[in-house]
Amino acid sequence: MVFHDVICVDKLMVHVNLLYMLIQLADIVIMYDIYFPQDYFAKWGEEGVVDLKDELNHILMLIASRCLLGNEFRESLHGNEVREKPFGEIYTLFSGIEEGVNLVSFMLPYFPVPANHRRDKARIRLTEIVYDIMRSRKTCGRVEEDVLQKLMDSRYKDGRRTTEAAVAGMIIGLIFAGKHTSSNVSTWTGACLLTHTKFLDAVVEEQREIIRKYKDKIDYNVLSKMETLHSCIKEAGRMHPVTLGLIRQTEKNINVRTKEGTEYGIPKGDTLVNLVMLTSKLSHIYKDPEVYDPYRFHPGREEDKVGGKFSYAIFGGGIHVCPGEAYAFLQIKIIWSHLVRNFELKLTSPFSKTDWSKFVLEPKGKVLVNYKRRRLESN
Ligand code: HEM
Repeated sequence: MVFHDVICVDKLMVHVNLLYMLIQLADIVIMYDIYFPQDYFAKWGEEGVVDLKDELNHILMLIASRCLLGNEFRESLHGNEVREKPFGEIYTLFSGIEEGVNLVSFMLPYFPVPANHRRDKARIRLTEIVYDIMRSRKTCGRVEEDVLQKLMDSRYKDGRRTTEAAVAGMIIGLIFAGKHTSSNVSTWTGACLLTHTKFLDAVVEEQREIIRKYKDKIDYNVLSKMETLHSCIKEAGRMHPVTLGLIRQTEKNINVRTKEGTEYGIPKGDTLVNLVMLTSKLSHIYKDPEVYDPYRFHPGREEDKVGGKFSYAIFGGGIHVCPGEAYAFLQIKIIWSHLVRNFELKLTSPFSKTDWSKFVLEPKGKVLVNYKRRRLESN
């Protein structure tokens, strides 16, 4: 029971279905979760201090649980005592999986250390929970609108139905792939915005403009108008990629030419690594790469296109490119548009360093933010 089981179950199947499923997810996110930040942040007081990293992790778990796993999960996470016992068993189980997928366990997945043990136990228990939900849906003939249901109803190309084990593996893999990455990029977005007032002001101004045109309405169309916020998220991802590197094996001999014109060959079977945290800071692609500058993606500059289609590889590239990119932007935009409309925020802890010990890179330590309620008006 290792890493591979956790995230690599039936990739082919994931690819056949995921793209169209994640497109449908946009609707689900909007139907159920547009209103969700309101519920969640209603629990914050008039003013106070929170650990943004922790809060965003929680809210993204709730969104993932509703959109991917469905109502049954969401309800069990929500419970009656949301603040006191926020996420109960399922949240703890997913944390167990995340903590058990670190650099050591990547190299030594079977090594008998507590993190690996907790990860494997969590995976077994989560699988049982997913099985119970699938069986209860089948027994009662209940059909829900979520990714779990789509996977349950899917068939392979040759007509075979998906097995319970494959569905459970894929759903756990999806949450693993999507929740933690989105919560880290959301946290970095906040840390970057709150330390760069010029861009925070631009995001606030954009929200005012949107409120003027669309009032409180939020739908796919309104979210797609949030271009400044989109670029701020994209730039936070470039500055603080969640992945160390992308690994590929060459299927044939290839020749590569450097920008200086030197050519060299790479033999078939070699393993190549794109170190995203380096390639996203190349100065011949990104002007002043260490500077947080979301406008670098705007028309007229479009620096992410300068070095070809893999210049911006925060979501990977090629056949294994992240299928959740659009969904990730949707949920992060929903959260941050709600935050800037309803709160004045100030970062009170020093800007976090990256925690390099994690498999999915994240801000190290707490990200403390002081908040005060406000109601953003259009003028
Ligand atoms: C800001 C958030 C996210 C970031 C930065 C991110 C980043 C990545 C990266 C770097 C890869 C590897 C791509 C490659 O090897 O070329 C990947 C793969 C993947 N991501 Fe995401 N991701 C995010 C959100 C999501 C979400 C929300 C989902 C689904 C709900 C998701 C599902 C997946 C899956 C299934 C894969 C494996 C694709 C494959 O190997 O074929 N991701 N992601």
